[in-house]
Amino acid sequence: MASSLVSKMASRAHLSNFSEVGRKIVGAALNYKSLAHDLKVPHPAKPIIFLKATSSYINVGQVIEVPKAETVNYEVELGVVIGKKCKRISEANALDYIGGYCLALDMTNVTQIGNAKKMSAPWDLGKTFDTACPVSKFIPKESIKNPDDVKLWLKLNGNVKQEESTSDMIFSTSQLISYVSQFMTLEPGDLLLTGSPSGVGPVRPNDVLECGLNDLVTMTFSVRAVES
Ligand SMILES: O=C([O-])CC(=O)C(=O)O
Ligand SMILES: [Mg+2]
Repeated sequence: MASSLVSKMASRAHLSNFSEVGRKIVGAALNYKSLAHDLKVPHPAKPIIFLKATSSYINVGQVIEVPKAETVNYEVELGVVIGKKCKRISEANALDYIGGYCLALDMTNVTQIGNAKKMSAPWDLGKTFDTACPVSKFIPKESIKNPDDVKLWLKLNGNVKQEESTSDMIFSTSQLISYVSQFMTLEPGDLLLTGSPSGVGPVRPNDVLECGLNDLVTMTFSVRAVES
């Protein structure tokens, strides 16, 4: 217990090399033209936003947990780390509030999301279970000139499943930051998950996920089953 608490604190500190531990994780859903095309759904008129708890962070060396009787999908995403407190900022100013980036996996329990949709209930159990937010090391802001032109890829057991540029996003990074800031104050260390491109799919116990962002970072996570 004590050691898992220590490792959780250590992993949260890892992302926050740059600042204090992030207060929240904000996700955008269905934000890629390629994914909307695959799912045969229209582009959303406004960003679709959800929250993940910071207890879902894991770092390289930790393992993604999948309940035995449920299905969990991988989603590779660009993570934007907020650098300065902001509220109701314009799209024109939004990039000024970025402190840096990370590569992230928005692990999603689609069994729980399916149940929630049937009951018109919130998505929380599908998005914010422990281990649902694997992240890379912090990437300094200067390393990425344009967050809307970043190449993401993901391999499942060595096979490429996702490969796309963030230029395929429906709402740009600045549109997402500005939109979210109309509703909630964004604070240093908060993480914005910008959505996942085409090719999302399920993981199974003992699978290995490897993903990368430009030539800046790669990360690998394995998967294990836990009791449902
Ligand atoms: O999991 C979902 O349903 C949608 C999502 O996060 C994404 O498109 O990135
Ligand atoms: Mg996602």
